[in-house]
Amino acid sequence: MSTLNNSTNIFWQECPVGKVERQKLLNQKGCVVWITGLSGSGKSTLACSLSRELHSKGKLSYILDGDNLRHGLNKDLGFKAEDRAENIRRVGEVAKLFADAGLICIASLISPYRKDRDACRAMLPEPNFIEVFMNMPLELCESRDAKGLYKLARAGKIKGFTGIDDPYERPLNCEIEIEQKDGVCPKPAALAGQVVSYLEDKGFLQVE
Ligand SMILES: Nc1ncnc2c1ncn2[C@@H]1O[C@H](COP(=O)(O)OS(=O)(=O)O)[C@@H](OP(=O)(O)O)[C@H]1O
Ligand SMILES: Nc1ncnc2c1ncn2[C@@H]1O[C@H](COP(=O)(O)OP(=O)(O)O)[C@@H](O)[C@H]1O
Repeated sequence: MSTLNNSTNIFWQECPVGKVERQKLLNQKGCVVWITGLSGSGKSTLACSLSRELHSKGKLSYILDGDNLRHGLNKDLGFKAEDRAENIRRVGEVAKLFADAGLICIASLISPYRKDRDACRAMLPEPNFIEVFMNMPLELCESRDAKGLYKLARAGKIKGFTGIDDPYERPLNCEIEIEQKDGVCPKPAALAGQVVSYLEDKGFLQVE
């Protein structure tokens, strides 16, 4: 039985230190960089490179990686559409808390359904959700097959694998789209630089 929306008689507790004060302390603005794409498209690699680059600039970030969260917070969830939706909802809520804490929260999950990603976007003020689409061809992701999961999916040993026998809905209006250039995927550091430039341009890396 679902326990969602079952809380009654609850009140919002205001806290003495607010988001603006935390942002001043950190000299940055909290936001969510949401990296979506197929397994093997380079989400975790970009997340790590971005986090490292931000750290070297004195900016505080934290990575919420789908694979890692499925070892703890989301270990009760599988890969049916409802489970993926709940996975994304929970991570969206956690990401919102990190952004409220003033951090640059980097969420890297396949997040294959548009409506689930859009629901996370709707949790934040519009500019604070930055959707990054790893638009890599399935053939490239499959050829990488870092974990051997595509091979298992092709052999029918994993059912419902994204891109093979489960859907991936491409973003329609993402803030950043990462693509191959002349058939080559740019280096992770270059991709991280692209995202950092976006954050700088939008004023997330300083407080006036
Ligand atoms: N059926 C199926 N489909 C897709 N992926 C699968 C599946 N089973 C296991 N895995 C592994 O789980 C990782 C994806 O977890 P996510 O939490 O990001 O998925 S989702 O957003 O809920 O769709 C994914 O990690 P990444 O390769 O980093 O994307 C896979 O390693
Ligand atoms: N920009 C890149 N250029 C070359 N190889 C990459 C790049 N990004 C990721 N890879 C490689 O692709 C594989 C999958 O990357 P990963 O970040 O684990 O993808 P995902 O998190 O989307 O599953 C890894 O072996 C990684 O080294």
